[in-house]
Amino acid sequence: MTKKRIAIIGAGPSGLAQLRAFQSAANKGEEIPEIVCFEKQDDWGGLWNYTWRTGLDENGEPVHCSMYRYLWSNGPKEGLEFADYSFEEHFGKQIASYPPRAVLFDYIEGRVKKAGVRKWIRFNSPIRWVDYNEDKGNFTVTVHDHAKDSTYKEDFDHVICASGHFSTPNVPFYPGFDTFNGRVLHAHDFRDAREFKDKDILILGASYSAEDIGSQCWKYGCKSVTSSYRSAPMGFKWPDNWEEKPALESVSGNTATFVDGTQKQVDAIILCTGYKHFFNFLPDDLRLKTANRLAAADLYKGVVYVHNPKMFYLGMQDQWFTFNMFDAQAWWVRDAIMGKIEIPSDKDTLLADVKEREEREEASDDVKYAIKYQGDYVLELIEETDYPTFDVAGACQAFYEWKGHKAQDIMAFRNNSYKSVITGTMAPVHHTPWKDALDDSLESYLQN
Ligand SMILES: Cc1cc2nc3c(=O)[nH]c(=O)nc-3n(C[C@H](O)[C@H](O)[C@H](O)COP(=O)(O)OP(=O)(O)OC[C@H]3O[C@@H](n4cnc5c(N)ncnc54)[C@H](O)[C@@H]3O)c2cc1C
Repeated sequence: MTKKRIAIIGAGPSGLAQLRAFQSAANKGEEIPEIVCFEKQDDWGGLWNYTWRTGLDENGEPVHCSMYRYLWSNGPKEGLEFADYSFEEHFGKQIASYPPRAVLFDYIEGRVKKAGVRKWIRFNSPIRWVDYNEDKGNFTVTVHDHAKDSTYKEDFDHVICASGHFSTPNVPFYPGFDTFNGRVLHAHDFRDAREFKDKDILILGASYSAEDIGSQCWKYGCKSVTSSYRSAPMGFKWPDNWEEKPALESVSGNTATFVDGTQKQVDAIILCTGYKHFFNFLPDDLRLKTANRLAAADLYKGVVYVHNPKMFYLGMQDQWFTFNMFDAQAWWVRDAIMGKIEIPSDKDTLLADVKEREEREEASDDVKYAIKYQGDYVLELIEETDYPTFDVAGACQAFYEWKGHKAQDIMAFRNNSYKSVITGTMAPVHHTPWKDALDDSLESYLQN
């Protein structure tokens, strides 16, 4: 019998989790399908594969990276640690709870280097299109090989889409943007806070990007931050030269006018207005259409596309849990593909599962509820596979404490530390006053 062929789209943390899941089955002597992972960039790591570029990459593809030069982990690392590869195993010691970007990239890379899965990845290879062949019951994938500058097609039994959803910016327009006397940019194109030194900046948005990019600009010497919210202010204890305003109405020259009639002079506007789930390589019948929510639409168990259960999606949910949730999903998808987990054959059952998840999500808008909701989801999946079980409640606890620490001191919450739910070790305290953050290299961080 010929082996099944599996196409994985993307070698970010989700796609890499899928490679590691198959490799771990192979390690146990199981016969695994043939795996091909297509990655449009020239390296793995997804968003964590940092680039200074904005706009287009060296191949003329839209730049995928939305991270910035001095980005430090937003949540505690104790909430994302791989259950099969701890930070201590990777670094040879326990490290502080909020590492800089380069450290997390190194950690992600460490596991897949050890697993030896790079051979399964075709780099510089964006997927251009995917067709489902009703007659053959398989997929034809069209790929552009940038090394040869040519396009080819290959057939696969399953497609796993792990292309991420924080890369295509949602860019609103406000009257006056076209004549604004300063820079208007989306968070996707924000790279270096020092660009805004001595400037009055306006941040649109009230979520993580707004909070973190505003804080960075403040720490790196901007003159003032004004952040504008649509539904509710972020409500942290901001420094004196940070003011929260309601929604923006318009700009004229350098004057921003808000819906409450107040005005502010600003030099630059940073749109922290979120991202779109965007799959321009998928036809309507395979393309996920969902909002950024915990119960992503149309995904049975959060991973099986209900309109074609041979197609899977990873990491499409709003994310409290990240790397370990991608693992939980990847192990589950592996077992579904390898026939160890049965996907119900009738669509109504699949849809009922989605509906139940949506209703449960909608039952509360409390943050603690949302964290536990996602923790329960991770647990649900790992209980059905051989992914090493871990203290998910403990990881939730790290997130609750993180929330509390942010409420106490939004500018210094990264000075807190938490206990690893994998090794049980307490993280050392790493004081990250912002000036140190200028040197955020892996080497200097590990010396600390
Ligand atoms: C600014 C920012 C800060 C963040 N900070 C944190 C944090 O501190 N901690 C945390 O845990 N998470 C953080 N995240 C969340 C982040 O989403 C996850 O950590 C993780 O990167 C998601 O992994 P992914 O593999 O699903 O997607 P991605 O990382 O986006 O990777 C997707 C991959 O698919 C590839 N791809 C896309 N389209 C194609 C195509 N057509 N063909 C071939 N390849 C394709 C891309 O090149 C990319 O390599 C942050 C996100 C952002 C935007």
